[in-house]
Formats: sequence, C-alpha cells, structure tokens
Amino acid sequence: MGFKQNANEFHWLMDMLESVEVGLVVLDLDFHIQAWNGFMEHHSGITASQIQGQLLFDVFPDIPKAWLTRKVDAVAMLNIRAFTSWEQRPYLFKFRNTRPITGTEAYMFQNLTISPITNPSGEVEKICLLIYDVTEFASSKRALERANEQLARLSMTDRLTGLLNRGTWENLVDAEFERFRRYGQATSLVMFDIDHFKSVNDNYGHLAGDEVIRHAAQITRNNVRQSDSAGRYGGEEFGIILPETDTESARVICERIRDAIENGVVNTTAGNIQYTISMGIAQLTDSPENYMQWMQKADEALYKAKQGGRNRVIVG
Ligand SMILES: Nc1nc2c(ncn2[C@@H]2O[C@H](COP(=O)(O)OP(=O)(O)OP(=O)(O)O)[C@@H](O)[C@H]2O)c(=O)[nH]1
Repeated sequence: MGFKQNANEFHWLMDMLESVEVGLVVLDLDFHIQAWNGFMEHHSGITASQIQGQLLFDVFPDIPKAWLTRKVDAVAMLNIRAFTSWEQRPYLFKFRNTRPITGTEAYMFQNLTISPITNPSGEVEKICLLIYDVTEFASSKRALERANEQLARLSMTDRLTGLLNRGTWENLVDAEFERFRRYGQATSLVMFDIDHFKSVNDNYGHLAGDEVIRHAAQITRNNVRQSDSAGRYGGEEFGIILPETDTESARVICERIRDAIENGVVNTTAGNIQYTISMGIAQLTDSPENYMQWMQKADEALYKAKQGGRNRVIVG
C-alpha cells in the first residue's frame, strides 16, 4: 500500500519534471546521461531514449569539457551545489533561441545549477544539471547596457559635429596636463577658429553656417591620429590635444588642416562656401601652473594669428 502511494507520487513528480520549463539532465559521475527531460528533448531535438547512457561530451562536443569536469568534480567531492550565471558563461548547451519576442538573440542564454544526488548512505552518486532559459532577461539587460553606452557616448560628444564636447575635451586637457607633470613628455595644444564666420552666417544663413562647422570638424578628424583628441570648444572654435607631439610636428599637422580647409569647398543648398581658419599652438612647458593657463597660451597664439591677417598657424 505504502509502496503504491510512493510509486504514484514518483509518477506525479516525473510528469512534472518532464513538462517543466527548465532543462533537467542527470549524469553519472562519468558524464553518462541518465535522465533528459522534455525541455531538453524539445530544444536539442534528441529524445531521452536516444541519448540515454551516452557520454555527454560525445553528443555535445561544444560543451567546455575541462570547465564542466572541474565544476562537477567539486560538486561531487564537496557534496554542495554550484551555480553559474549567463554572465559568466552565456550557455552550456548551444540551443537556438526560439522565442519570437527575443528574436534578436541567436542562442538561448542559460543559468546553470549543478547539484549532487546522493544515495541512501549519503554518497554522491549522480549529478543533476538544471538549465534555466534566461534569454529574455539577458537580452533586455544587454539592450539596456547598449543604450547606456550610447547615452554615455552622446553625453560626451557635440551633437552637430560628433567631436568631443567642451566639458569632455577640457577634462582631457586637464588630464594631459597632469600626465605632463608626471612624465614630462612633449605635448601640444591647438586652438583654432573659423575666420569671419559671422559673415558666413550673414551671407548664407545659419544652417549653411552649421554645414561649415561640420566640414571643419570632418577635416580635423581626417588629419589627426586616433590618440589625438579633437573637441568643439565653442560655436566656431575648436581644440585639439596632440600628445607626444612637439611644436614642429604640431605645426605640420595644423598646416595640413589649414591647407585642406583653404582648398576645400562646402556645398550647401545656399551655395558653395569657401572659408579659412586661424590656428594657435602652445607646447606644454614648465611655465603653465594649470591646464587653463596652457589653454590661454594656445588662445593667445590664435589671437596673434587673427591679428596677423588670419588663415595662418602661429606657435605661441
Ligand atoms: N551657424 C552657426 N553659427 C554659430 C554657431 N555658434 C556660433 N555661431 C556664430 O559664429 C559667429 C562668431 O563670430 P565672431 O566671434 O564675431 O567671429 P568671426 O566672424 O568668426 O570673426 P573672426 O573670428 O575674427 O575671424 C557669430 O556670428 C555666432 O553667432 C553655430 O553653432 N552655428
């Protein structure tokens, strides 16, 4: 009577494990498959009777053998449960993601629990793997992370030109100044400004003026290295940090930019616009006491370039 009741309960339990939305795999200590529930059948396309008794790594050669063996050995030896989240390892079984709502993810993200199964005398005899489908959670978390990265990037850059915005750029000037104080490498700072920009706006309109600003930014980007930092300092004023660059090399870079702009044409709906820029360079020496004084030196050189007739590069 008692046995029958137990057997009934057992069936009831098995039915539940069969249909639950969690993968259940029972292995012996040599990784032969002892149980494989409906979830696993559905996602792998392999039935329980096909897989029964087979070596897990033979059927799924993609499974990281050394890693899983180490985990399972620890679980068996210490008789404790282990947990791995999708963030440590996206999945154990490479199942295609079949849920339409999270269709952007190619594979199912999984959390994994590894539990010991003991015999009546308390020895670990088998291992149970529980595989949880966390694709929806993982993909929304990843989307959120992507959105946050984008937001961080947007808050650092200037909308019109895509260059660094003033705040970000100034922070970098400050950081570069501190770096110089520690390592003393030659570093140059450039400030430049579009000449007679007011008349561009007056003659062609504000939108065409914006096109000119965008053009100047693009020419700058085309002529500096990855390690240089260009920013939009104000309306039509820009700044460039040239790390590990002395004034002579800075002058070469600036002449290249100045020349490309002088010889370029901005095609706008209001007409084709030609313009020039004036540039000031300040190499970092021991004299500035803070980054603002360094910027002031570059700005003074820029002012001299304007005074000297514009469309030129002056080293301060
Ligand atoms: N289109 C446009 N114009 C801007 C923007 N920001 C500032 N300006 C304009 O830029 C002009 C700057 O003019 P000024 O500082 O007088 O100098 P300038 O005409 O360039 O003359 P110099 O610098 O002396 O060669 C002003 O007319 C501003 O309105 C912007 O984002 N877009």
